[in-house]
Amino acid sequence: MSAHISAPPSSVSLPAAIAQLPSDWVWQIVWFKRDLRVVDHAPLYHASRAGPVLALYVFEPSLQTAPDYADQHGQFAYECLQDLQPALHALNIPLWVVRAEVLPVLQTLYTHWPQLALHSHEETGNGLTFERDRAVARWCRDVGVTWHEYPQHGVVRRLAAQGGRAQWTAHWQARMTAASWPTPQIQQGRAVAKQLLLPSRSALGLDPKEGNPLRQRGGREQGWARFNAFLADHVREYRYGLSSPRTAPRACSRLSPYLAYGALSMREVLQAGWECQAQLRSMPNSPDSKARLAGLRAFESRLHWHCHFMQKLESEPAIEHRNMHPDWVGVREDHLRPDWQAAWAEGATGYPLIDACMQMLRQTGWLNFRMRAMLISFCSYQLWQPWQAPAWHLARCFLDYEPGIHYPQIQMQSGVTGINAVRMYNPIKQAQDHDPDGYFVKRWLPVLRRVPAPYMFQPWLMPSALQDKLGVRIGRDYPAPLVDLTQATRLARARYSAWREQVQRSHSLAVLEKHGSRAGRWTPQQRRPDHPLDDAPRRRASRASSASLSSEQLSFDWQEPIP
Ligand SMILES: Cc1cc2nc3c(=O)[nH]c(=O)nc-3n(C[C@H](O)[C@H](O)[C@H](O)COP(=O)(O)OP(=O)(O)OC[C@H]3O[C@@H](n4cnc5c(N)ncnc54)[C@H](O)[C@@H]3O)c2cc1C
Repeated sequence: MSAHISAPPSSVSLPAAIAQLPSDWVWQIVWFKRDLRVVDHAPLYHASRAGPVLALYVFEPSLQTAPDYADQHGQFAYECLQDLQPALHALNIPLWVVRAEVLPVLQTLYTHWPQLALHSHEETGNGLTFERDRAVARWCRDVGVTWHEYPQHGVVRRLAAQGGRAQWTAHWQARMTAASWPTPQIQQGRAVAKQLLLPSRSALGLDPKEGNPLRQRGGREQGWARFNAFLADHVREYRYGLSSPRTAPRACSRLSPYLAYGALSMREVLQAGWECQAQLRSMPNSPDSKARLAGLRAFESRLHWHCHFMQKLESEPAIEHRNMHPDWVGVREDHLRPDWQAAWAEGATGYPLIDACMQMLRQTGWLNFRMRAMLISFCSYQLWQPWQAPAWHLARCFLDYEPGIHYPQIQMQSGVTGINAVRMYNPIKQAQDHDPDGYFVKRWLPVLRRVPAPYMFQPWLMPSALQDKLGVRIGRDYPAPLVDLTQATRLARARYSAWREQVQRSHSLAVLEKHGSRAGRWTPQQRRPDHPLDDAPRRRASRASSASLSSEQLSFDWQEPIP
């Protein structure tokens, strides 16, 4: 911990301004989490109708020390709170921001106001917030506090009891088309706390010097400014600009951190998008209005994906750590290469597009979807690494880290869901397609600025004399490739096919075990693809891969399922 960041307090005491509030009133505590706004906020609306409101936001040390947390997450939340506090104050609602664990904070409030009620949004967070919420629920039951939880966006809690996945889209549509929750009336006639000041960044466990100018700033105002610019202008570039890391920073909405921290509600974003679509439809049909409409429709489908993916983690929290499909447990675990993982995380793989993307991500906290997918795909396939530690690295790098999107996406791009097509990206081809003149690579890897175009995406091919002439020696000034792409891709494909064949056969084995004849039985150990007694799967996979893998195909991404 930096010398400027204070240690968490061992006990929680109520600020004097709160302690002075009447203790015989039935206080409604609105616990803000990833919903940092006053607009379209169900807990705030309902709480304000039930009694005097105290707003609460807790920086939790247990979350701040978790492997998926980075300082930029706390900084962004802090900036959102800087917007939220005056918005609440305008409604006469005091906001208490404190650094502590949630249970002691609630206990302190309860000791002061035993009649209190608690309101919050449901949260689809990581395992720690899940466990914390369970502990809060237990505590509420034990002491007799009512905790009102309200849905946020389209994630449906206890979906199985509400029609399951088949009914999910109907739930989503009903929620998104419903009217937003009204902003509460000013709390007239109720005692108002003196304006509670936001504690300093360091008192909340944040780096006081963090001033990264390249990451997006938090706050509702910033979120709306970005959204308005998108609707008025950038959306026309959306469909054709979202794949390239060069054009995507401008063409994409860049709303993800504002949605992740709830500075904007999903419903208000969707409804504003629909309104904009209606306006465009009523205008004369022009190429511009057509491009904007197409962009808005594509954007709308992404907002649907947001909740669709989050529902996966909500319904199965274990997928934060464990492969979605049990068949794929163990597929890469025996191949751990911490040195490769470190090189990948540092942006030192020797593949310029991978390294440039990692640099951009580390410096800005954002990267477009295709490049995120390529980063994890390269780590999972060409480096054949398990996804868990790389997922934490990316979580720390993503300003918009949203566990409910992150883990299902990581698993999908790593090929361990058992239900999605396998996508293996070729970073050289991606660079040729999406950064043909190398502008992006040079922007983020200045060391390669003098490398001529033919070598830009494969600088290790530069003749030695040219390397000397340019002063860019591969292995000294820029890393040599960690793996040979062609071989690594071929190996990944063979390993993937062999594993799949093996698990399919072990399914047959399980059936055989249960129902089949006992004559001539093989043990499951013999079925391991690396078992010396059984290299048939490997032979078949290698035959299949050499038959179907021409060098021409290797220059393409595999977007199709492995045959
Ligand atoms: C490995 C991997 C990890 C990811 N982790 C996250 C994450 O932690 N947080 C996060 O918000 N997004 C994540 N995404 C999805 C996506 O890359 C980002 O949402 C998007 O790049 C954010 O930029 P934007 O707001 O400009 O998106 P836009 O393209 O403008 O889309 C608008 C919104 O739709 C949602 N969205 C867009 N694409 C997707 C998608 N593929 N899946 C689900 N929702 C989507 C986001 O909320 C986004 O803000 C991940 C993707 C991959 C491949």
